[in-house]
Parts: sequence; C-alpha cells; structure tokens
Amino acid sequence: MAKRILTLNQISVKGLERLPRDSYEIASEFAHPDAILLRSHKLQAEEIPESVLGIARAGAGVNNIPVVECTRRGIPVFNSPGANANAVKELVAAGLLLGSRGIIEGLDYVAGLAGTTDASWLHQELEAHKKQFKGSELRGKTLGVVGLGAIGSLVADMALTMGMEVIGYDPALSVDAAWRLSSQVRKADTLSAVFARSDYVTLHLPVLDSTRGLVNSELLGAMRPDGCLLNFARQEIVDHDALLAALETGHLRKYIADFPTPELLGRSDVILMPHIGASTDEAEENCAIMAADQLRDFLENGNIRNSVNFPMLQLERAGSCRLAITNTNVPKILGSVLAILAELNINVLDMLNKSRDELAYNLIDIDCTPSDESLARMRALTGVINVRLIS
Ligand SMILES: NC(=O)c1ccc[n+]([C@@H]2O[C@H](COP(=O)([O-])OP(=O)(O)OC[C@H]3O[C@@H](n4cnc5c(N)ncnc54)[C@H](O)[C@@H]3O)[C@@H](O)[C@H]2O)c1
Ligand SMILES: O=C(O)CC[C@@H](O)C(=O)O
Repeated sequence: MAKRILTLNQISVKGLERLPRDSYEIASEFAHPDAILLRSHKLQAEEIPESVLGIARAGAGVNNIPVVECTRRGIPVFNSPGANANAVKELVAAGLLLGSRGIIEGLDYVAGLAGTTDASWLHQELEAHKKQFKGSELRGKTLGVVGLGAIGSLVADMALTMGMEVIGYDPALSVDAAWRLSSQVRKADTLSAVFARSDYVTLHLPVLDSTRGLVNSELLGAMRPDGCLLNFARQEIVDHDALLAALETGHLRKYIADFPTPELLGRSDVILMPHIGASTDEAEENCAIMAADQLRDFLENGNIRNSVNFPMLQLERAGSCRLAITNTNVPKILGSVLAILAELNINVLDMLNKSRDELAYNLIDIDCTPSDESLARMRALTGVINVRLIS
C-alpha cells in the first residue's frame, strides 16, 4: 500500500519528486498519514494523528514542532541542517551592508523624487543631500558570531573575506563544525566577551529553553556604543524589552532581523525582513530534497539521519524483514525482544542499537516475518514505545 505523506506547507517540487508516486501519496489533507513534511507550520501536538511514524522539517529550526511530545510518542523529527545555510549567509551579508551604509534611507529619498523631470535640478539635489546617507565600511570592523554551526561558520568566512575581524562563540560546537571553521576566527570564552568586543553581533543558534531571551539587557549593555545586532536565527532569542531599551538610549545603533513583531514596526533604527532567510529557489529545493530523502529512508528502511530527537542510526539491509523498535533507554528491553525472537526460532541476521537521552532505537534484521501475535507481545513489553515491521 502506498505511504501517505501529509504536507503542511508548500514543499519544493524537487523534494516531492524524491517520493515516487507508485509508492507515495502526497496531499495537504489526510485522515491517517504515515508521515508529515512541513516547513514553518506551527504544529500542535493534537494535530499529529496516531498513524504518524515520522516528521520531517524542510529547514533547520524545529521550534515549530512539539519535539518533546514526539519523543514521548517515539516519533523521530528530522531537519535539514546546512541545506539553507548559504541562503541565510547571503542575507546576513545584505544585513551587514544595510547596517553599515545609508542604503535604505538613500533609496527612500530617491524614491521620493519620483516625478522630477529636470535632470540638472535632480543632479544638484542629489549632490547636496547625499552626505546624509554616509556610512562606514565593514572592513576592519569586528563581527561577533554567536553559534558556529552550518550558518555561523559560513557567515564567519564571508565576513573574513570582507576584511572583518571575526570572534566566535559556541559552547556546544560539534567536531564537524570545528573542522569547517576558519583558523582566523578568534574564540571567545563567554558570550559577554563577544558582545563587548564586537561592532556587529550576528546570532546563529537555535531557540531552546536555554537560549530563549538569551540576548538580554546585560549583554546589550556590554556591547560597544553604536553597535549593531543582527538576528537571522529566531525572534525569541532576543529579549524585546531589553532590545527596545537599548535602541531608545541609542546604545544599540541598529537591530536587523528576519522576524518582525508589532512593537518593532515603523522604527528607523530597526530593519525587518519577513522571515526570508531561507527563501531562495536553491535553499527550498535543498531542504525539501534532504527532508524527503531522510523521511523515505526512515519509512522504507528505518534508518535515522539528521533527527533532532533520535540517535543517528543506519544499517544496510540484511534479508527482507526488519524490525524497527523504539524503547525507553533502560536495561533489559532489547534482551526481552531478543528472547521473544529466540523463543519463536527467528534468527537475527544483523542488528544495531543506539540511544539518545531517554530513548533507545534498534534495527533488527531477521530471517522470517513474525506473526501479528508475536509483534503484539513485543509491543506489550514494559518500556517499548513502538515496534514497526518493515518488509
Ligand atoms: N531566518 C531563517 O530563515 C533561518 C534559516 C535557517 C536557520 N535559521 C535559524 O538559525 C539557526 C541555526 O541554524 P544552523 O543551520 O546554523 O544550525 P546548526 O545546528 O548547524 O548550528 C547551530 C549552532 O548553534 C550552537 N549553539 C547552541 N546553543 C548555543 C548557545 N547557547 N550559544 C552559542 N551557540 C550555541 C550549536 O552548538 C551549533 O553549532 C536554526 O536553529 C534556525 O532557528 C533561520
Ligand atoms: O522554511 C522557511 O522558509 C524558513 C526556514 C528557516 O527558518 C529554518 O529554520 O530553516
């Protein structure tokens, strides 16, 4: 039977094409979907039907998905790290330029001259007024990058090529990300050191309970006067009361962000974009392809790549029958499953077991198909969250 994929946002066709129509049905409404594919749709826990096996986010941030509830239900949540990083990096480059030069004010001024027919008057007018739009160069200025993952590392490289000094802060830097990072990026040991030493600070970290409101009055107060803050990560990372206070006193010169909120609209010291960091043809395609490929490999083989709540686990198929079992990460559960298989005289051809926080996940290739009754016995074991037969 074809697997049903519920899409909750418009997903690039290039990604949907990775799910062949002879084995997948894709629609924006389904009563019993096998999986959900989405972008920024704010998914509520009660919106996730019992039938859902996995959820894939075509994008990096998963704060729109109830990940804790998914973990409790044994549903892996996938994202597509790095697939839109270049798009965000290019918009940050634009943000830095908008923050350093009078581009927006200059454009507005020129637009206000529409209808002028006298070329000589126009020339004199422009030459007389252009000094209002003078800015300063980025070269030689210091950029503080908070979060040095897929996007932060590209932003750091881009700033170095523009002649900026770069200071980075990331207390949870992965080994892969560290390999990607230029040796010219200076390491800051604390967040306040980044804010104190930078002319521009750019945020590239996820919103988590630990990072909500992270940029507060203390950090903004530590910033150099005339500093500029860029937020292409998530609105919730910045405490807006503290932000408005820093703008009102003039301590913060500009806030440039991808997340408009009512209190920030209409301010000349705030530049807001409509959450378009990942809105390029290339990023939308890359994210959709990565998300669809990961979802398909999970549905067809049980493999887990780029999940935010499940361990990374991939196992080549041995034989045609596989069990994918999710359980709480406590001793003896796998032993009990294997005991049932032994009792049924079913041979294990290959298996892999990994854990992450409170969850353990197992792929077990076996030489014949267990009966529904045997599967029900495994599902009934204490600590087993779900058992899926993939044949
Ligand atoms: N504006 C947009 O459209 C857009 C597009 C893509 C991503 N994003 C946002 O950007 C975030 C980062 O994306 P990414 O692809 O670089 O993710 P990533 O996972 O590759 O990198 C995030 C980095 O942040 C670091 N980090 C975590 N907590 C931190 C802390 N307290 N201080 C400093 N660093 C910390 C992690 O160690 C990691 O290296 C996403 O979570 C998403 O919210 C926004
Ligand atoms: O899907 C989008 O347009 C935004 C994605 C972006 O916020 C992300 O976290 O990857």
